[in-house]
Amino acid sequence: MSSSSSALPISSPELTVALSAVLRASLATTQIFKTIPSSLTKSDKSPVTLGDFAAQAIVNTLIAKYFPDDGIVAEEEASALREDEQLRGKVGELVKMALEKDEQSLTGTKESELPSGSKKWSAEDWEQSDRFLSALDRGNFNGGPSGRFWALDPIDGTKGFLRGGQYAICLALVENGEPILACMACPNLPYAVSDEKPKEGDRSGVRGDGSVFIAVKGKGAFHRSIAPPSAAFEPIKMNSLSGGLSSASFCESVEAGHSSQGTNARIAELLGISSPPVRMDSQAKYASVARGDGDIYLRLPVGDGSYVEKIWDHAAGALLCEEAGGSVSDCSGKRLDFGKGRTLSANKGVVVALKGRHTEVVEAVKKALIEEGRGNLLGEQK
Ligand SMILES: Nc1ncnc2c1ncn2[C@@H]1O[C@H](COP(=O)(O)O)[C@@H](OP(=O)(O)O)[C@H]1O
Ligand SMILES: [Mg+2]
Ligand SMILES: [Mg+2]
Ligand SMILES: [Mg+2]
Repeated sequence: MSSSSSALPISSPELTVALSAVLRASLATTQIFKTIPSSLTKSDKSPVTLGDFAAQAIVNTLIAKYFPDDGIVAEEEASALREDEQLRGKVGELVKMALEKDEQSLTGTKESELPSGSKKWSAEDWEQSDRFLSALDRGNFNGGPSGRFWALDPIDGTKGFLRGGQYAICLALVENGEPILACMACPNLPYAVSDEKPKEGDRSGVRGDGSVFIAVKGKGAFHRSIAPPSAAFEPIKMNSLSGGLSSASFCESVEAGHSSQGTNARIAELLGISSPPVRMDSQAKYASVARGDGDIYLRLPVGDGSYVEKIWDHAAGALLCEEAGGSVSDCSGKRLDFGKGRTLSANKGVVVALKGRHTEVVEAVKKALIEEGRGNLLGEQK
């Protein structure tokens, strides 16, 4: 594996920029996490905080600077900030703080190792609300099946972020409908095995350091501690499950409204799994499974399955798991199609398991859904 950059195990300008972007964004979110963040309610009734806005503005600014021709499919947009001067000011301060941070002391990459940017960025420019708001709104790209674009969830697990649980900053580069590069910061997911996860609601954050994950298609998945910047990335692999599927542990969302916990319990029973599910917010679930903290991630639709998953909720996590030896599909076993636009409209639900065990898990998923009278979620394959 080539290693021209001191900080990264894979030489890639896109990865160098992605790591800088998510680590800068996590500077802003960890600062806000310490206090109980206030939130606004979006038109779909879901929450958004100044952390979500700041993280998206930070990441989009860096993508715009280094890859100005790339589209970005990101979750948030700036209209609420255009109407609220006070909130806009607070977000602007966070953006400035994060973008001014010295590169090497944050990522371990020398400034000179970054690709040449389209224009010299100046921190002061981003205090001007127009530029900062337009950076945020660069996330309105529609995606699609051809060419390349970025998928960004500035804070995945906003409900977890508000509750004092897990959350993740998730960035992926998608090419011809498939994620080819992923970078995910999990500021509350301890890097060291010996570090306990903070209790939910503990706003002092993680004991020790959080974790950051990277993956490049065909080149593997890696993690390191978020700090210090000199920390090396180590390869990660899913558990080999030599004890069989019954020894597996599975994880699911904390939010009962985001996936069907009852169906998961039946699937666990069908697979002979007796340990209770590990509930966790955000794509930290994908990251945990990728590095062997858990084995299976189940996200089956609730009710009639009318909710359509968003590409930014899965692009980075799916590549991490695939590069760590996993298979990622919907509940019928079909690969996730990231080329359908901003949503995963061709898929229902998500099932993640070790490659050699995935078919067996999908069979249990199908059986459980059919038993519940929800075989229609399996599409033509039911
Ligand atoms: N009914 C639903 N079914 C599945 N996912 C949902 C949902 N409503 C919201 N979500 C998504 O669930 C994500 C959080 O996942 P999890 O429950 O695993 O922590 C949210 O991401 P955001 O927090 O970025 O908005 C949101 O996009
Ligand atoms: Mg959201
Ligand atoms: Mg999300
Ligand atoms: Mg989000």
